[in-house]
Amino acid sequence: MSETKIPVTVLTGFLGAGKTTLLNHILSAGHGRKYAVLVNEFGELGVDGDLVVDADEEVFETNNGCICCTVRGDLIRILGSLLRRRNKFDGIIVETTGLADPAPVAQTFFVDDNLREKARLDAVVTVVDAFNVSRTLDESHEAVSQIAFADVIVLNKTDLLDEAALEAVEARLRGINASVKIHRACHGKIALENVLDRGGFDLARALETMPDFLENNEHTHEEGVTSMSFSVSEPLDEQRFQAWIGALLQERGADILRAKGILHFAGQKERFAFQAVHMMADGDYIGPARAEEGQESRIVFIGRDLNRPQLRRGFESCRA
Ligand SMILES: Nc1nc2c(ncn2[C@@H]2O[C@H](COP(=O)(O)OP(=O)(O)OP(=O)(O)O)[C@@H](O)[C@H]2O)c(=O)[nH]1
Repeated sequence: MSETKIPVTVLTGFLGAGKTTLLNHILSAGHGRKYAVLVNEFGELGVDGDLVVDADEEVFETNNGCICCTVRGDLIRILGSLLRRRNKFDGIIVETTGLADPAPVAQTFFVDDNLREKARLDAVVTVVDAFNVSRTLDESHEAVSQIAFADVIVLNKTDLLDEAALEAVEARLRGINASVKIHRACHGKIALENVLDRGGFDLARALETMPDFLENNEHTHEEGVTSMSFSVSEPLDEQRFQAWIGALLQERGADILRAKGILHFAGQKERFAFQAVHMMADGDYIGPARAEEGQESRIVFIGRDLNRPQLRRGFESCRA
């Protein structure tokens, strides 16, 4: 019976760990299989949908909150409609926001009758930012839960640490989840058989980690982490933007867990995808805008003690 069920991979991992990078690696690989993708983000303005490569996969974006809190709504509804067209693809990948606790997401596949009948949770794959994970685990219980519930860990950003530091990180991860498979990766590059078609989420282990896993349980979120999004409809001055964001991350990077934006710079035909995780920023041109977008630039910040008027003024002052 289980062969006829659609495998679902839940891709989780803290803010900026490299989930979308891994997702793009999966979607760009020549495996000849077709995946439907559900991207959930924590923020008012969607950005992640633009960051996912333009494969012929179907990408659904939900951005009205955290997936672990809206599972009963959006996740069930979108997966339900996907499953009605199940002959169109070979699998489903759900990318959760970095702040999601994967337990209630995984739970959904066991407690919702329709999903239980037609889909099977193949694996919870947790992407870990090797560089930031120690601080993240100290500060966030969602991050601990993401490790505890993983069937597979992709230890990403290994380019930023030496061997001894990587071994220390692996030891800490095994302290939380002794049986998990850990695969090291750089920019999400990993053999796909390590993350897809794993053959089954380990329900027994989940119940060990969390005995009330199959019961409806309330969960709380890390205090004080909020998301703020801003948009401007005129093009930005690239140098002004770089100067502003550079100074901002320098000063507030400890509290800015994540920033990302789709930006239009004056004089550039292509949009710029800006990314930052704490103080470390990068970006890339990602191709021309869609007609309906015009010249709009959007930016999202996720962090603690964010000052909305100050961020808005700063972003608006980057207009060309
Ligand atoms: N140095 C380094 N940077 C990486 C690596 N993988 C991803 N990045 C960068 O890390 C940033 C975040 O990557 P994403 O894939 O967007 O992370 P994410 O987990 O999807 O982020 P959220 O969905 O916002 O939580 C981007 O700037 C990437 O270019 C890596 O292996 N090494």
